[in-house]
Amino acid sequence: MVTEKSNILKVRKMNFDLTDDQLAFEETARQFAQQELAPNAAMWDREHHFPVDAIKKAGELGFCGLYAPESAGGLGLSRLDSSIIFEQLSMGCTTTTAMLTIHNMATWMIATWGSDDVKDAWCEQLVTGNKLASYCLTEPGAGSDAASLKTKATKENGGYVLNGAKVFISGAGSTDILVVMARTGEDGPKGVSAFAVPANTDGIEYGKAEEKMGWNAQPTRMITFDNVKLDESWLLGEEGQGFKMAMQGLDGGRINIATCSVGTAQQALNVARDYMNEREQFGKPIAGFQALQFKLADMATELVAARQMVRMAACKLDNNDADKTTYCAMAKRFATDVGFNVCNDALQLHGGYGYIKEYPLERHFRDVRVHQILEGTNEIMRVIIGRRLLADERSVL
Ligand SMILES: CC(C)(COP(=O)(O)OP(=O)(O)OC[C@H]1O[C@@H](n2cnc3c(N)ncnc32)[C@H](O)[C@@H]1OP(=O)(O)O)[C@@H](O)C(=O)NCCC(=O)NCCSC(=O)C1=CCCCC1
Repeated sequence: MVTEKSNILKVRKMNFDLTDDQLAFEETARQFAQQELAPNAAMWDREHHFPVDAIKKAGELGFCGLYAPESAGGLGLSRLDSSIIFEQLSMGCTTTTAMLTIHNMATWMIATWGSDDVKDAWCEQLVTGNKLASYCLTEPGAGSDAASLKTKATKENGGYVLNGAKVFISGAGSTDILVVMARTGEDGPKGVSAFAVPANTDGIEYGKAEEKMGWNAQPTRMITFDNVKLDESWLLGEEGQGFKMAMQGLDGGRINIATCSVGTAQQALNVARDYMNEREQFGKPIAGFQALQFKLADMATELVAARQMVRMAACKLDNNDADKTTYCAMAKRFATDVGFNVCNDALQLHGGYGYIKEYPLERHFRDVRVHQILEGTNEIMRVIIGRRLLADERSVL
């Protein structure tokens, strides 16, 4: 009996240790973040500067094509490996890392579904960070209800003509290629196709840079398409598959954004812990007050849970498990909420200093807030989880 039980335990043992390769990736990313991102993050935020040079340097380390396949020049890493790297990078600068994740998502879509012509023309430039990519799904009238998008690609002269508008596009005006979801057929998801469109094609216009609460180190603009002529070869995959491609891209994107929340929260927690040891009130460091110890304890506990959930979802995606979308939505919902709460608590632990710009807390707070909204609001994450749970309860049990 004893032997049987111990065998069961052995089979079920889970190992959460990182491999030697993962530890090496993590250390490379940590050094890059601390040397190239962290010293500049506050200035980039203040000056609304999009640090293209830093992104190119990240590209030299392979960070612009982390999970793009090796056949396209990418590192071909797993989503778990990529998440470990993005977490370290976001400890240096949330916004630059978020832009890197978006670029990785769009690059992966082009490398996975692009025609040979498109891949030959773009992949090498994208994985090295010499060229950057934006992801264009949201429209003025199609946010959460993405399948109602109206931007239209009409077949003409062996190609397509694109008309419509996209909003809230990260990097727009500064990136080189746009992954655009547009309608080529019937209403609803089945009529949507995806295209890789060079950003300087005639007929594309960029709106003003939106004034945002955070994410100031990357521009966000509206894009309008006025009779933009698309080459047939710019179609990704097959006509009518664009919605599914967009959603598959976002499964990974949601883990990435969740990771950016975890990394930022870890950074905020580190700063708060140091501050608690330094700051004295009532004759002793505030670290000595149990009420604040409890707050820090809760922050750390939630953060560890969020990190593990993100890594579990990344493994589900790597294994192509049937319930991967559910787990990606759960990880995005949970980790971005935890990220916001931890940054808010870290700010609170700093008292008045947390509220002034000389300290980094208010920037972390502003930057992670949007993670609860973009790449699908956390309410839509609940819709995805709930629907899938009800359709097949085995998917998460
Ligand atoms: C979940 C959702 C509300 C779903 O909608 P519906 O009910 O219309 O569609 P439904 O009936 O669920 O599905 C249609 C087909 O599609 C397949 N599929 C769905 N998910 C997936 C998936 N994950 N993988 C593969 N296939 C998928 C589905 O099976 C169905 O196909 P079938 O009929 O079975 O052949 C969807 O619209 C969504 O998610 N909104 C949030 C948008 C949203 O997230 N923006 C974010 C915009 S981007 C953004 O915010 C950024 C910010 C910063 C920069 C980067 C981008």
